[in-house]
Amino acid sequence: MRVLRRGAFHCYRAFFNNNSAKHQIIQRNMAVEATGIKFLGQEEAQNIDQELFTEYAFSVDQLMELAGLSCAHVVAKLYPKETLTRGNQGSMLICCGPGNNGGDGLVCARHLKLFGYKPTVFYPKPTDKQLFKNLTTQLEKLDIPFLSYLPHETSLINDSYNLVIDALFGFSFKGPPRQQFKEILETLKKVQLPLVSIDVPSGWNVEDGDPDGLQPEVLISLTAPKKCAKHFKGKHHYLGGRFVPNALAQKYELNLPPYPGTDCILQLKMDKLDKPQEDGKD
Ligand SMILES: NC(=O)C1=CN([C@@H]2O[C@H](COP(=O)(O)OP(=O)(O)OC[C@H]3O[C@@H](n4cnc5c(N)ncnc54)[C@H](O)[C@@H]3O)[C@@H](O)[C@H]2O)[C@H](O)CC1
Ligand SMILES: [K+]
Repeated sequence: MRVLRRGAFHCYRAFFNNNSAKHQIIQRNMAVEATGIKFLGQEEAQNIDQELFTEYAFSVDQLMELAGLSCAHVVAKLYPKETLTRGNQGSMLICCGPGNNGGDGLVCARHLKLFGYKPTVFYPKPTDKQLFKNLTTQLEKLDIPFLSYLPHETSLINDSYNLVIDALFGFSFKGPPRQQFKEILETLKKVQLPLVSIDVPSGWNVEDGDPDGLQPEVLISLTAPKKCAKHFKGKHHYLGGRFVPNALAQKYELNLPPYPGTDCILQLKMDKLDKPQEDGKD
């Protein structure tokens, strides 16, 4: 009996912890105001990441899997495959960089393939670590094609795919982009397809953004938005990566809204957000 009572108390407390100050019930398909949510600086994002791996004993594989899966969910929700009629129905290009942001892209490609889409991967600087070799093998076994180069002729990209997923760089990017990626980013800027950026629009300063850089239609912020997300002008901003323990969220005062039900993604409304000053400082 005593055990039961203690259990009930823990459930009660967990409910209030998980629902933060607002105690709001978030329903599926409901966008949530981003006001009050913490926008992370570069160092803070890296510290949280490290703490997840050390203090909270997660492995990179685990978090990458959840991050990539949430990105696949956003894409599937916004772009049903029946509507992607260009080229091969459901075709899309996923550009993956050399770090963990690229790993999220590889995981996302696998899930999208399993969801029935036709992803093609461009992975120009494969990472020499077992995890990334495994992710690459998994994609090859699913017959996902890899591009050996990104055509400069952007009409080839426009005609072959329905959208582009940008998993080149995330919160560890420090500009300016080095030559190989400078060219890739220049090409992507000219592509006339919807662009979905994972965590950070690649090439952007993680805190100040880049008005001349990529302008994604969709941004999927993982864990919590980075400061540059205040400069995002696209149509849809989602939060993904539902793996942050409550105690960590509280320590960093992330003030994240609860995810609806069992969903691993949450749409954020940016309308009422305090936009940064003209000089980019906030
Ligand atoms: N806690 C989470 O939210 C998790 C997020 N994940 C994803 O991981 C990335 C961050 O990964 P990280 O490996 O630290 O860095 P990046 O992928 O951003 O890039 C590092 C990579 O890029 C190279 N690089 C840096 N600057 C430049 C430059 N100017 N030009 C060219 N190349 C550059 C650098 O040398 C490295 O090779 C985060 O954003 C999320 O997407 C995890 O998957 C799960 C946990
Ligand atoms: K990115």
